[in-house]
Amino acid sequence: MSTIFIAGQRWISNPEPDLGLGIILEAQNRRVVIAFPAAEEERTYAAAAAPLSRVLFQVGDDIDVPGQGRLVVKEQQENSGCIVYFAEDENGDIHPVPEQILSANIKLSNAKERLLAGQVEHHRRFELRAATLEQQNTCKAASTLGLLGPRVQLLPHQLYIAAEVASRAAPRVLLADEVGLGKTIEAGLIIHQLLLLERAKRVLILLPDSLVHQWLVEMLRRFNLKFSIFNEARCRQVDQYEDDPSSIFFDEEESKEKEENPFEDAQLVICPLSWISGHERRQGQLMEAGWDMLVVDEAHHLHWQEDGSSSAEYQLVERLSAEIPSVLLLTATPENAGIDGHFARLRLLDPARYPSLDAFRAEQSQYEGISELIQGLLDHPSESLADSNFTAKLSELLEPAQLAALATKPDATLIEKVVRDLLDRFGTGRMLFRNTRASVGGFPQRVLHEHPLDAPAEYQAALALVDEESALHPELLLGDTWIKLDPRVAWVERFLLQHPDEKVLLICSTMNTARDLELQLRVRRGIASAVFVEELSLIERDRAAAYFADPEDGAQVLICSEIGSEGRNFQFAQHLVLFDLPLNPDLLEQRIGRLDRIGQLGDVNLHVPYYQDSGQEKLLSWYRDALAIFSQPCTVGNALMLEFGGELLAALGGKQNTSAFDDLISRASVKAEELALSLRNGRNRLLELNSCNPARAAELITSLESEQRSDSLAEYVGILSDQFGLVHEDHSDNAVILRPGDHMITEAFPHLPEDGITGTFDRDRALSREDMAYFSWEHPLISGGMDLIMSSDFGSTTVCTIAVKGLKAGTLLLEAFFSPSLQAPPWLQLHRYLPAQSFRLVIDHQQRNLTANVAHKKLNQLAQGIKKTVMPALLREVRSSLTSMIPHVESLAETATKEWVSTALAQYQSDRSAERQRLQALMSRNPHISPAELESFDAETLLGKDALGNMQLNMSALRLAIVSQ
Ligand SMILES: Nc1ncnc2c1ncn2[C@@H]1O[C@H](COP(=O)(O)OP(=O)(O)OP(=O)(O)O)[C@@H](O)[C@H]1O
Repeated sequence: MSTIFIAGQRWISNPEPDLGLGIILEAQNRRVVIAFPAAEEERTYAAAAAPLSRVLFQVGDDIDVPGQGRLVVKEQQENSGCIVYFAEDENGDIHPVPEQILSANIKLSNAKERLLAGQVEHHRRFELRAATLEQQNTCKAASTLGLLGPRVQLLPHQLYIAAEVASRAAPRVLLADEVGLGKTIEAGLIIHQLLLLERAKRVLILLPDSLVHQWLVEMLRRFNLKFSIFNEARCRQVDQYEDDPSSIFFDEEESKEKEENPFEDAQLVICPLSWISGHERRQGQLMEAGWDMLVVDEAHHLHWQEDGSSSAEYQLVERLSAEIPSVLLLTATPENAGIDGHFARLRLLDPARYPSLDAFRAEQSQYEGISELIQGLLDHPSESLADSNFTAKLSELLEPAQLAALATKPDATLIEKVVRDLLDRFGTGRMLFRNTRASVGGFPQRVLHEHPLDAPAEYQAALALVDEESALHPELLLGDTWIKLDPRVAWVERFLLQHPDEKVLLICSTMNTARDLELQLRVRRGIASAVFVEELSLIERDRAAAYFADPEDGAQVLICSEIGSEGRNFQFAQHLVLFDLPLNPDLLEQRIGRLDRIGQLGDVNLHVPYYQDSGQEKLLSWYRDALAIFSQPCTVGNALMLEFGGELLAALGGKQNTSAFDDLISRASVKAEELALSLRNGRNRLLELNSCNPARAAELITSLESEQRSDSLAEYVGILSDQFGLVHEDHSDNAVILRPGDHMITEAFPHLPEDGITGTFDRDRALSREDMAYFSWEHPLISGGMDLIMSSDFGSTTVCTIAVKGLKAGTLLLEAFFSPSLQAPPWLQLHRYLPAQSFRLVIDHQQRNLTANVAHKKLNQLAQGIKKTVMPALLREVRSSLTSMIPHVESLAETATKEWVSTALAQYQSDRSAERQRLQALMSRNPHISPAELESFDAETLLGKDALGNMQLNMSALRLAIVSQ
């Protein structure tokens, strides 16, 4: 026989089973033409490589015949290569059914049906499916879902926060790590986890203009998350509404028809806050679009006063956060505008918990006492618990049973639990996270370089007419020629010319100063420079920042107005020129934070050119000697300004003699130390304990390192590419190039660009090679490929032969893979309670369970393909054995299901009841937890219990191995 295909036979497409049951139209000249009536499609293949499987029904199978419904096959006869079935209807009448008239709508939905119908695929596909099943179950069961994929260094403080926050049903938190410790990365990790857990689908990020593109790039580059920037131009593309009634073209009816909500056009949206907060109609649309999560960076710009007045930005965020379940606010300087502002932001997150500023102030004063108790428990528990004073204080806070347990056996686990309870209930709360350089460690040195200069006579002359603050800015006093007169300019020129290979960031307070300076350096001195100021468009600003970042042909100096002080990443530079000093210490901290941030590899050199014997020199001394901000981050600056600000201003204006000023500095410095000590012992200590649990963080890192499994992933990607027809080339050690191939079995492959992608399996390499993707099990190309397989029948059945010495020829081995099916939302993370693998069974035709004796890998090694031409006859021969083997594996799986369910339920219930006790304890003492939270916790427990109780093991893949001679 030249071909196995005969016109009239019914076959099904392996890669496109959804086309339904096909009928061979023509089979000659080594070509086969097949029609798929259900899909109204036709395909032509080379007969030898046609991806088709013969569909043969057996006695007892149901068949579907148009006009006659479902019939049961009683007998079949072959006639010139085609089959005629004799099938019984529900009245017991037998009808002859030539296969040509069978319904084209066929769905062989599970592995069992497909194997019995003879729809089998190459054994390599089966192996890929089995590997996919295994990996998916491992990933789903991992407690670190969503943390593996991001291209980030595994930093303990970030991972701890991300895992802790994302474990909450609807997290509402303030991420307030010190400048440059990675709040954007923490937010990205949280967003990524919530998206993977399907706790969030629609995410809205509100940002200052200058950070819009940086976030866009960070989200894509590090998290593979494609956000869209929404501004007026983007909205107008969707919404054609004309909102100017005075226009002669205005037609209200027509305009309304054209109105569409542009924010419904994307799931992941970034919006410049300045634009949206000033646009009422767009705000309405934004509110209506519905979001699962809101993120606001540099949240200290949201202004609020105790009298109820607030900025437009605050009002918008207040409205949004009342509607959106999950909210992340980010700021490095939460007390930028004093404690009121800090309170105002916490109030956005939970108005019930933070009802009044007075109560909030009172609560702050308790922190030191709570911290002392916690310290006592952690540092010397036995001694502390033997002290009656200590236990008396503790008894005011703990349940009697908890205190009794502590007195009896104060072991490490119990102490940890009590400390956590105290932190939750009486500490800074579950809403505020703040890591500091001191707690994280490993940061560079700040090195101050003072550059005293002689003030020009013109400055001295102008001084008499201005206030203290203006006196700090000679550039505003020296007139149009300031650039020539101001000795700081000449100093900057000299410094840049003497250090031609150093990148230098210069920050000054106003846009005009920045522009004048840049012009002077670039045009008059030929220094490669760029300017970063508010009048530039977002794209121009990013262009300037990119020009500065370019290590080869980039600018030597970037000159920024104050908008360059926030959020941007300039840690590749090691010199910061503070052309002037701001009066707000948090602003100065933000400026220094551009260089002093994660990724800074050298010292942070801080240059201050100043006029001798001027207010500038005094301000420098204030920051250097009272706040010590040039050697370490200062967290008490605002408190000092509140107490000494008036005196300082007077001193800057020269209204104090030298010794009075020295006295001010020494009093302020003593106060700074006192405040810092009190914060260290009180609030900061509590925050530190709440913001990172090093043991938990270390566990997370260990899990992530072991879940990376780069070698298995590389192997998996190789097989995936082969089976889907992607071109797969080695790039270098641990890196590959993937491209669409000419013989792909699907039209496109998820997340595979047309011109291909280069990726590495090595996290460190991915961190240093921006041009490569980081391939992890969570990379969308890989997870997309896995979904492609598991959402179809790809590779679900195969038949192969194996030659094994110990087994008799003709022995049949049936290998079955089952995957757990849980009807529950993924955010419940119930897979954590199931074994991290799929359920596998191997039996022989005598129904013996050989699972432990026959390894899956061994079968893979031994498997030999079977020619298509012999497959139908072979399957006919083994069919009766198969029909008894399959129910047997199904019954074994049913028994296993019961065991899985009972183990999972026991663990789930014990975890949930421990968590419930914690919540109840929290509720009984303070309003951190509302009763509604406990109710929703109980509802969630019930949901989880039901879902686990109804868990099923679904047969997902079957391999029949026939032992050959
Ligand atoms: N885990 C990490 N892996 C790699 N790079 C990181 C990591 N964490 C932070 N970075 C880098 O460190 C820099 C600072 O991080 P990020 O911008 O998130 O800090 P931030 O706290 O938001 O800063 P700011 O207070 O200035 O807004 C960025 O360049 C960021 O890409």
